[in-house]
Amino acid sequence: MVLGLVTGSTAAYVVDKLGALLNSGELTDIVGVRTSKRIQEQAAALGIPLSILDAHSHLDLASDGADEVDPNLDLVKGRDGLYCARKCSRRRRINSWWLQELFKEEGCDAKLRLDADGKPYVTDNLNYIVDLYFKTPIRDSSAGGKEIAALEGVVEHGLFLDMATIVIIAGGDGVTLRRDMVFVSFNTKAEADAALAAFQGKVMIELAYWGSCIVLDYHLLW
Ligand SMILES: O=C(CO)[C@H](O)[C@H](O)COP(=O)(O)O
Repeated sequence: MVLGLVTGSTAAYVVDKLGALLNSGELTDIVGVRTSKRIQEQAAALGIPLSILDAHSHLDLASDGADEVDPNLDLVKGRDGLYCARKCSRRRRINSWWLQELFKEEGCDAKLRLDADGKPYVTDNLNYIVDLYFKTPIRDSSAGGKEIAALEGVVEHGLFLDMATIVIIAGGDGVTLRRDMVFVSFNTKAEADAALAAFQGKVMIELAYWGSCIVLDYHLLW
């Protein structure tokens, strides 16, 4: 099985657990595709067999942390500054002053990310990062992502759209799984009720009726 090994304080727990399962023999036949130097060091120290993205056209599973998630499972990521290895391989020059001016017009502060010494932070792929502080939520993340990506000098952005299929949320009340919304059409209310009865007990369902279409937004229960 080919696993994407990603980076961040949350992802580090997954890598630790993976190493423990491999070392105890509960898991075998795993190869990890690393996305950063940091995760490579952690995985290597735990004895996890490693490979690189170019050697695998397909990953069987990749789990990752996120800074923010919206109801469509679109994510904002990149606080650790390592999104590039996961999304792109292009590199261009960036002009942060120009970006700042541009985003001011959009009602958004753009700040060049600095390291602990106050110097521009440089990613594993030798890029700079401009953090965008929006004063109001991004209304259309898909259009926003396209516009940002199209800007000359921008290599990649931290909006991970249509990529996550399941979100695991750990909180004070326990752990929940959240999947994509499921859009289901039924011809009659009886059909809808029968389908709902089949789901009950396995999932917690939130319902919305949109014309003849019922939207099931469900959380799987452990
Ligand atoms: O995108 C990322 C790295 O660039 C991280 O996955 C994201 O910032 C979440 O980090 P953490 O798990 O440390 O809260």
